[in-house]
Parts: sequence; structure tokens; C-alpha cells
Amino acid sequence: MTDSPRKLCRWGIIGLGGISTKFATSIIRDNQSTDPETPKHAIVAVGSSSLEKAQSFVDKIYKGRPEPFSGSLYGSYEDLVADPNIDIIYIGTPHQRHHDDTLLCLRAGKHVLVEKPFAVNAQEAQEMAAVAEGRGLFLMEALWTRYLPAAVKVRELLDKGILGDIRHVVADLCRPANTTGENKSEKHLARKSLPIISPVPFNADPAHRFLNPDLAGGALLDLGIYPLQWLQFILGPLNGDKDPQVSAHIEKHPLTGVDGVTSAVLHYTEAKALATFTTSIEYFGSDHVTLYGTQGVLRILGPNWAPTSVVFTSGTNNDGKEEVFDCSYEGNGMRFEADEAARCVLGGRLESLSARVQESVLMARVMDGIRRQGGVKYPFEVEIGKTVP
Ligand SMILES: NC(=O)C1=CN([C@@H]2O[C@H](COP(=O)(O)OP(=O)(O)OC[C@H]3O[C@@H](n4cnc5c(N)ncnc54)[C@H](OP(=O)(O)O)[C@@H]3O)[C@@H](O)[C@H]2O)C=CC1
Ligand SMILES: O=C1OC[C@@H](O)[C@H](O)[C@H]1O
Repeated sequence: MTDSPRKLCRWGIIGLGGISTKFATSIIRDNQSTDPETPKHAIVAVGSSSLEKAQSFVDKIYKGRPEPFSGSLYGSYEDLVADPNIDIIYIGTPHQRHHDDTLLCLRAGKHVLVEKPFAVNAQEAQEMAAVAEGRGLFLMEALWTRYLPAAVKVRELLDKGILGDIRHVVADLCRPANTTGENKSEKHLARKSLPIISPVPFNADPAHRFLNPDLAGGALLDLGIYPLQWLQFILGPLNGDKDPQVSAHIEKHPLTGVDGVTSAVLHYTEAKALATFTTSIEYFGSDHVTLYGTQGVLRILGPNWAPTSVVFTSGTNNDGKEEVFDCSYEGNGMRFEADEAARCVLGGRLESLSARVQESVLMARVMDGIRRQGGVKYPFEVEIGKTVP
């Protein structure tokens, strides 16, 4: 008896900046899954603002590879979505484009994996969900963290009930948006001139997507989504899919007025648990997740977008036995989410159970609520949470 060959998932990629480079590198270079149920990945098309950029993207990704790029290059997203050889499109554009780019792909009949945050507000998120559902297409927010070994371990431990009742979860993520320093990604000029509210004490470029209101910059949508998705991952299932109640404050960034420091308390009323998070693009701060239960404490360590270990302390006094779970992995970790999207698409499933579309809509609603309380509206919104039609 011969084994049946592994299926092949054929990817198209649009928006060829920093994260698309990491994603593409991971799916073709990182150690691939050996699970016979997980398809192999092939990049069959890349679409960019110019053909030259598409060419230099594949030159970079395939440099030193035994196999050359044999797919198609497109100088526009519209051309790429018409390619009949694509199974699924990965969207790596900035926040404010996720809605339009997702609809472009879905309306061309393509399944979609769209970068985080799913959309800039719940109105956009709901429309994306409705179009995917109406056309029977797969749609997933690229919450890559949820597919990493640490998240799989956390789910396993929680399902065993090791914490007793979870009463409180703390998850923060604070990193300075030093856009001319080491975490610089591609810079793009603002399409409008931006008001300079006051000088800031570090090298921050107001046109960069971290800070640019036209690109829905700010801490909440870029970094805050990570702690928020952890809180949802942990408490959402215990809350009967109901929205948590939110109380939030925002300190605006002095340079452009996007959210610079944002804190929220979330009350998961059905779960009878509280959760708190702070996110910032102004300073370097805590990036762990801690779960406090009646029978112990669970710490998820490492930047919480990509944790590499989980530590459980049993007992009711934080004095019990400590158990450390190593959850490290090879490569940059993006291929785990790609594996899941590929399994879904080739298996005929319309969403991933670990990142359901309605949960992305819920998180967009929560973030709208936080921005309403903090008074942060993007220039393209008629009011907070409502994009100009
Ligand atoms: N999962 C993760 O770990 C990470 C996720 N992200 C997410 O990925 C997305 C992109 O971030 P990142 O890769 O850092 O951004 P970059 O600025 O590096 O790249 C974005 C790309 O989008 C395209 N684009 C289309 N319209 C615009 C526009 N108006 N302004 C700028 N770029 C535009 C460009 O590609 P082209 O010219 O080819 O069309 C550009 O290269 C964001 O949603 C971000 O939150 C970012 C970093 C890490
Ligand atoms: O998603 C992200 O994770 C890594 C960060 O450096 C980046 O700003 C953010 O977009």
C-alpha cells in the first residue's frame, strides 16, 4: 500500500512589505509539518504596487533556494486576484487596507488569510464576515500566536482544568515605536500632511504605519490585539461568546494623536472573571500573560505575540510546585498559521475553530469601545467605529 501524496496549498500574497517577507520565508523555508493531513505550501503568485517590487520580493525570498520561483508576478492586486491558480491569498497590507483588500479577494472568489488586526473597526469587520459567508469562502485573521506550540499547550492545560476557576488574567504588550531605530519596518510617506502635536523624545516617524492615523496607527490595533486575543482565547469560551464589558483609558501619542498608551479592564460577566491589559508604543514594558486561578497561576512567557514557554505554579498560595513547559520552535513561527489555513481551505472548512470570524468581529467591537472611551478616531472614520461609506 502506498501513502497518498500530501496536498499542495497554492498561495497568492499581496502587500509585499515586512510581514509578507516573514510569512513567505516561513512557508517555503522553515521546517515544514510532517503531519500527512497538513498540506505543503507553494507560493504561486505575488502582487505588489509595482512589478519591479514583486520581482525583488521573490529574488529576496528565493535567494539560495534549490528551486527558483516559478509562479506569477503581478504589478497590481487586481491582476493577482484574477489568477485561477491560487487557492488562498495572504494579505500583508497596513490596517486601513484590510477591509478593501479582503473584499477584493473574496469578490474574486478567493479564500483569505488577512493580517491582524482583522479590520480597523467592527463595521468593516462585519461586512468582511458577511461577504465571506455569503460567498462560502474561508476567511481568517492571521492570529499566528494562536497556532504556536505555547498556545496549544495553554489550551491543553486549561481544558484539563488545572487552574480551577480563572478569576483574573493580565496581559500587557508595550514596545516603543522607534521607527527610525531597530524595529523599523518599511517606511511610507503620508498621503496627507500630519499635525505635529508636540515633539517626542525618541526617533519616531509620523508617517510610519505605527504612528500614522491615516494608516490606523497606534498601540491598540498594532500591539493591543495580541493581549486582547489572549484574553479572548482564555476567557472567551467561558463567556458564552458574549462581549466583555469594557472600561478603558487612552493617553494619546504626542506626535500624531493616535493611541500611545492604552489600558482596559474587561469584565467577562458569564465567566465571572476580570482581565486587564495595557499596550503602548511609547516605552518598553511587560509582555507576558498571567492567569490567576483558584488552584494556581499560569505564566505565558516571552513576547506574547510569540511566547516560548509556559510555567504553571500549582496551589492556592503561589507556593506550590512549579512546572515549566518548553514551547520553543524553529523558524519565525508564521508557518503554523499557514498550516491551519491550508488545512481548512483544502479540507473545505470556512473558518478555523481557533480564530473564528465572529471572534475577530467581536474583538473589533471591543477595540471600537476602547477607542470611543479614549476619544481616538481615525481620519477616514465619520465617527469612531464607522468608516466613511
Ligand atoms: N503577524 C505579525 O507578527 C506582524 C503583523 N504585522 C501586520 O502586517 C501588516 C503590514 O505590516 P508591515 O509588513 O510591517 O508593513 P510594511 O509597511 O512593511 O508593508 C506593507 C505593504 O503593504 C502595501 N501597501 C499598500 N498600501 C499601502 C499604504 N497606503 N501604505 C503602506 N503600504 C501599503 C505595500 O506593499 P506593495 O507595495 O507590495 O503593495 C507595503 O510594502 C499590518 O497589518 C501589521 O499589523 C506587521 C508586523 C508583524
Ligand atoms: O504584529 C506585530 O508584531 C511584531 C511587532 O514588531 C509589530 O509592530 C506588530 O505589527
